[in-house]
Amino acid sequence: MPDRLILLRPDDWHIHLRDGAALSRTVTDAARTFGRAIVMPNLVPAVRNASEAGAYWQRIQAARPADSRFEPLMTLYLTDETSPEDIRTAKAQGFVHAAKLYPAGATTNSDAGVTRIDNIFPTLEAMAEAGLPLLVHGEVTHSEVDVFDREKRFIDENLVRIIEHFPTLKVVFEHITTRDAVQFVETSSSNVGATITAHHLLYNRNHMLVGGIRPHFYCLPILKRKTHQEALLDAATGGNTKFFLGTDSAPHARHAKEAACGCAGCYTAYAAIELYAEAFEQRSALDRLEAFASHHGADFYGIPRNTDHITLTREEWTAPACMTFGEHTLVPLRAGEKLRWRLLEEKM
Ligand SMILES: NC(=O)N[C@@H](CC(=O)O)C(=O)O
Ligand SMILES: [Zn+2]
Ligand SMILES: [Zn+2]
Repeated sequence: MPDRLILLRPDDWHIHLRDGAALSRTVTDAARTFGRAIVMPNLVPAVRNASEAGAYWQRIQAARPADSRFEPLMTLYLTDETSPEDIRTAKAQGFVHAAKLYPAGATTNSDAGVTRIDNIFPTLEAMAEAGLPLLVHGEVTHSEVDVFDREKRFIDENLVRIIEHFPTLKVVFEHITTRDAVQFVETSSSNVGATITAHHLLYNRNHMLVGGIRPHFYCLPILKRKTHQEALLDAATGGNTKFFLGTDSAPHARHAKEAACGCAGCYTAYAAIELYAEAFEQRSALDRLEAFASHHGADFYGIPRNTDHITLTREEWTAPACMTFGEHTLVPLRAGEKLRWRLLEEKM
């Protein structure tokens, strides 16, 4: 087992940076590791068009540490009203790299999302033509469907149909959590990829529910049983270029998580690559981490890989118990517990 890992600088293909005072926390944490990040558009109000994405891009740029070259890659939030023209305008700007499908009601700030997939078919057509990838939060929202089955049902009811209708559309199945999703991506065309979070690789629903309910493990899609966790580990460490890093780091203030009706989302950006290294080490697959973290995503999106490097050392440290988050407090995943890898200075 190596004690030191030098990796081409990774990118995060799925992150929530939030807005306002939160940006100094989230952007600083992401920029320490990642060259670029696909920035989720689920603000309130949502980022629905090129001009809103441009304004958000500027707020993120302004929150970067002084010497940072971190580059936010912006996305649009699809609604029933998003037009093909919105897509063409966004693509022409250059800083919009994808559009995100949130089924209405599926997750945090998804109320403005799409109510029926058919409503956005003309928009998806325009995305396929423009070469703008579709990012999907893949869960159905029908109240009768068990929360643990919602990803599988989304594949069967929606994803299969989208992919059949638009074979040239690039689709990223975000934060996959099941064996079903892994198999679906593996057997689909090369236009279909998936992001996998560190928390879905490291944890399963027992970690969230046995011995007391732990709100900081609550995210969507919800952690599944161990067999699904194993399938995700197989996928991430297996070398298949369709799977790549997307933290889904999704901060909520402590009071919003530790509540009778707590928000969904785990904060991992402060130690993202360190957590992934742990997961890969469990599978004796540290030699596969660089491709998953730094090659596959850029290649899928068709943008150049980074050229500088980061260094990880095997060195135990303790995660902070809490962090400043605007005027609030944030409890990160692993708060107060040990981490096995530490990020060192960058190497040009
Ligand atoms: N993953 C989560 O549990 N929450 C995300 C939304 C999302 O990615 O679904 C958030 O914005 O808080
Ligand atoms: Zn999501
Ligand atoms: Zn997310």
